[in-house]
Amino acid sequence: MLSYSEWEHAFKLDPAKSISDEDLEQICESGTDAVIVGGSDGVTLDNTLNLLARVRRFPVACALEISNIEAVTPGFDCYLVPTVLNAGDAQWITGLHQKALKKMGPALEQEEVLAEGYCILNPEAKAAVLTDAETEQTEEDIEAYAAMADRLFHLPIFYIEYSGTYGDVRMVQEARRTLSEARLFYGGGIRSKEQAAEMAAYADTIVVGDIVYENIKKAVQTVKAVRP
Ligand SMILES: CC(C)=CCC/C(C)=C/CC/C(C)=C/CC/C(C)=C/CC/C(C)=C/CC/C(C)=C/CC/C(C)=C/COP(=O)(O)OP(=O)(O)O
Ligand SMILES: O=P(O)(O)OC[C@@H](O)CO
Ligand SMILES: [Mg+2]
Repeated sequence: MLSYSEWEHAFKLDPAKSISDEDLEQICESGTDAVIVGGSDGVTLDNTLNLLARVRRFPVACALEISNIEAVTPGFDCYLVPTVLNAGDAQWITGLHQKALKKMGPALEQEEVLAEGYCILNPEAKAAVLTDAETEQTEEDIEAYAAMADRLFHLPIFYIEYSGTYGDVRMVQEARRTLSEARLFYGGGIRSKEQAAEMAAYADTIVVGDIVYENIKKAVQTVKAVRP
């Protein structure tokens, strides 16, 4: 199973949304590098465990992207911890993280835990509303956020997030030019193989979410952008 640093394509499945066994099989056997389990609301321990058990029937890497600590459970290959670098409310940058580590700090030694420096750029994304993200950013702003993630905080992942809408490729290009160590994740509105290929030309990892629930055939085709 591939480590996060080798992922080129990942599907993000939301435990709060339903997916049939047939569609889940197509996703897990699509050739994707990983299934990320996560969502911004409605994520519970029950629906997380349920999805984990269903994904585990397939030999694909499975990561939990933590959005609330009640839903954290052992059994994932790794844990992705978002910190929203452009959040207006500091609890989403370090506040909840400090509280979580008071509770589950020792697990840091036992599990693979990776921080993701998010920059959320779609003002209508639920995650943007939740975190009061400052979504109006220029290319120069993105350059500075990428440098902050990469060379100041040494985060393993810098994530350009347009969740729900297809983003501006110039922002992804700017981040690509800036990063030297951090992996560049792009997610948001990828609904075709062509869009997947456009973002994959600059991002290390493209993340495909909503289209899984809208058009399974198109979702599966996005894998071809990185593995023709
Ligand atoms: C086994 C075990 C005990 C392991 C624990 C390992 C460990 C020690 C982990 C570290 C603990 C830690 C520091 C946890 C952090 C806790 C926490 C709650 C952090 C806040 C995370 C955060 C910033 C959430 C904000 C929302 C967000 C960025 C979510 C990411 C996913 C996302 C963007 C989903 C897409 O949402 P959206 O499209 O907007 O909405 P839809 O759901 O409609 O698609
Ligand atoms: O759901 P979409 O818009 O594909 O975005 C994927 C992912 O970046 C969401 O966190
Ligand atoms: Mg979404």
